[in-house]
Amino acid sequence: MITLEKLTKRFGPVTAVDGLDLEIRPGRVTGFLGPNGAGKSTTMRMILGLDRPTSGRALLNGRPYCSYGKPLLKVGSLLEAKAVHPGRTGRNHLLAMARSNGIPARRVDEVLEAVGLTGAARKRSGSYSMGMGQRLGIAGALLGDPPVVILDEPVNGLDPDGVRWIRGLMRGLAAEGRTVFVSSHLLSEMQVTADHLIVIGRGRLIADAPLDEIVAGHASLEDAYYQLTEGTTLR
Ligand SMILES: Nc1ncnc2c1ncn2[C@@H]1O[C@H](COP(=O)(O)OP(=O)(O)OP(=O)(O)O)[C@@H](O)[C@H]1O
Repeated sequence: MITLEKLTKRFGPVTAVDGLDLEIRPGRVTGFLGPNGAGKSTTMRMILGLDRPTSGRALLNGRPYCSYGKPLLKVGSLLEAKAVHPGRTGRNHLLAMARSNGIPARRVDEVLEAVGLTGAARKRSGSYSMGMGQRLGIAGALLGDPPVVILDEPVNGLDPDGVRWIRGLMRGLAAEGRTVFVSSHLLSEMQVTADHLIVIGRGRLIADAPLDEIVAGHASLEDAYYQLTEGTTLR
């Protein structure tokens, strides 16, 4: 469960996130939608302790990220700009992450297998294609077998097989009772993956409802989305 309490972030004159009050529940895929600059990444960064809220708070199972000694066991994440040392092999990158959170090395091999990177595990990550880099990022997110998974634009750079694979992965994680929170601009993909949607615009909540409810009365999620976000596009 992720709880946002009046979560707010200002960057100088820009209010990137404006008083979000939300619960993102386990057992379903929650899609996070909004135009460019709406505040999605900033919200995710605050949940993950990477940006400090100006006011309000973000909680993971009732506690802030920073209160966990081994956070990878509580939340796994893939953010857009994932920093991986290009000279390190994929396996060594994951081993370093695992070590810092007391996770055994055998789990590294398990997640490499789960994301289909076993064959490339001992290659430098700098030589990976974009899709392989995304898979490595997902492996890192799964490393601690966390109850909460946060993915920022996970299908970026993936081929159709990869897109389908991520869809199945997210559905599977939710079916296991985990909280899956995913941002995407690919509305057709969200329409077939998400159970629930949160839509924001200019940092403010626009909608928080089941997918079916949001799409009802519209030809598609795309149509519903345009109507919901009209007038809130890039400032
Ligand atoms: N470090 C920063 N310094 C100043 N402004 C920032 C910073 N990070 C984000 N912003 C601003 O905050 C607002 C929200 O940005 P954010 O990246 O969270 O939006 P987003 O919904 O993730 O957008 P996109 O869909 O384009 O990824 C934007 O106006 C952005 O320019």
